[in-house]
Amino acid sequence: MTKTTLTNSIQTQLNKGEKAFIPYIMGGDGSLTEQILFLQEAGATAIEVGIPFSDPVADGPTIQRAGERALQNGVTLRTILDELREIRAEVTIPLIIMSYINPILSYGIDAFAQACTNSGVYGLIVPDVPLEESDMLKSAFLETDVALIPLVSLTSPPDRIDKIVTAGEGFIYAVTVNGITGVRDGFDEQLEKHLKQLKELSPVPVLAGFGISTPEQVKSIGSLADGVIVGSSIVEAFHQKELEKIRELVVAAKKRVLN
Ligand SMILES: O=P(O)(O)OC[C@@H](O)[C@@H](O)c1c[nH]c2ccccc12
Repeated sequence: MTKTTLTNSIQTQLNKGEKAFIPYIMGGDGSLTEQILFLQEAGATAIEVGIPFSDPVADGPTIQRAGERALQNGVTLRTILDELREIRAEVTIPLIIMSYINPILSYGIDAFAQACTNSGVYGLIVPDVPLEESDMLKSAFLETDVALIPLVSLTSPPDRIDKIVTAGEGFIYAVTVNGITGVRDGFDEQLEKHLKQLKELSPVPVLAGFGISTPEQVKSIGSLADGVIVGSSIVEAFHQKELEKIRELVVAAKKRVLN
């Protein structure tokens, strides 16, 4: 299998002179179907769907609370995959699943790989499985078009970055901060250099995520990468029903970069 569907969608966006924009939503915090169709219509390149989990170590308070609400609604990996399968015919952009490894192990890795394929999932992010331990996932997804998207942190040493980037599928998720998800005021001054280096090394697009919440940040961080991922502020805007805010973020990514 080629695992190029997700990369191609991002590339198509870049070829238009626009940046890729991937919003993150928490599956089951509000209507998953409505949120996906809204984001697709607003112009998202792809959508990252989070699976609620009781011990979300990489997540800040906004996404933690969203996860608690989803768990209270009785949402699981299974109900999310079922819902995605039901709306598959209406969804024209790639979906990405972001899950900690536990829910995947209880589902069964091979069954999960099959369900992803049936549900229009073209990418997977598992933040608590490092490269060294990813063989199990790799073999289960070998025969699928689901890209295993690696996270690269600001503090990864160069030889590790090399390995991660070389094995990267879909896109490289460049984590812009040291710490957990959530909105931030500013970014490390090393970020520009870091993203530039990643772009030089990577055969697939490099998208930046963590701490990006305003249209200005979408533009400024977006200009250093191939696109951005925005989570907490999207999750909160859906929760508060501030849909216009979400549209503004997508528009900011799609403004042509002149020069
Ligand atoms: O919320 P932020 O700071 O905008 O960051 C994106 C993030 O929410 C999303 O990609 C994500 C949510 N949970 C994660 C866990 C690990 C890696 C990434 C994620």
